[in-house]
Amino acid sequence: MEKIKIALTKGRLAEKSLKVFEAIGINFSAFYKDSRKLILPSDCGQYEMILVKALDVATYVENGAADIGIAGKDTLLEANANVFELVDLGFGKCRFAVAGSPGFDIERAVKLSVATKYPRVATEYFQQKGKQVETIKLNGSVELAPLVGLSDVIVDIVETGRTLKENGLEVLENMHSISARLVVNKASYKTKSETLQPFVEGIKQAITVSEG
Ligand SMILES: Nc1ncnc2c1ncn2[C@@H]1O[C@H](COP(=O)(O)OP(=O)(O)OP(=O)(O)O)[C@@H](O)[C@H]1O
Ligand SMILES: O=P(O)(O)OC[C@H]1O[C@H](OP(=O)(O)OP(=O)(O)O)[C@H](O)[C@@H]1O
Repeated sequence: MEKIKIALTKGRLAEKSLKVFEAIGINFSAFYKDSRKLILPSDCGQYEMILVKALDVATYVENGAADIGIAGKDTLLEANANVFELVDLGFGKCRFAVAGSPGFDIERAVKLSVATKYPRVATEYFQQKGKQVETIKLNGSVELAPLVGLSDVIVDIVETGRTLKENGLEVLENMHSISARLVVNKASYKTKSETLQPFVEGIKQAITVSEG
């Protein structure tokens, strides 16, 4: 029996990821929300779930420390990891946006400063527009930066828009849309194809059924 390691996050994507696995008969009844355990076996014993930070899923999968992972497209773009991105899971939907004070004119700023958790994504976005920017890496509460003069604008995730609204900011430009993706280590996909190919096909079908 080929052992398969799955990297997941404890955060927003966990519950729906577990539902997807349940739909193809893989259950992790040892998992509960407040547990501090980082490695959990599946009930059948063939799978093992490892719990990592959202931005680290791609790193574990790229290096083969996990065979499979579920991660937001935001983190995959930022990590630029060399993995197979095989299924758009259709949940965890949100988008990247440039945001700032209402009416802020991005074009007029000579050297735009951009606070973000995603410096690679922000730099590439503005580079493609031929705009030079200085990125300031933050780890959370990104909306604060333009309010206290740390940056001109932010590049961040917008879901409902509530955080921007409650802080008097608005979307200045919409960027990519984001959703959760199933990623697979390139070597594992070949060496463990007997298990991984049906696994991926099963997930694709489960997604189609739940969408239909
Ligand atoms: N409103 C949202 N804010 C942030 N991420 C969201 C939102 N809606 C969906 N997502 C997706 O959920 C993923 C995981 O989010 P989660 O909150 O678990 O991670 P995180 O905030 O980066 O982690 P942590 O809070 O542990 O630092 C994101 O990478 C993104 O793809
Ligand atoms: O459009 P909304 O529905 O308001 O969601 C977007 C907010 O949620 C995320 O923050 P998170 O809750 O992860 O907090 P942090 O980045 O400050 O850790 C994101 O960075 C935005 O701040």
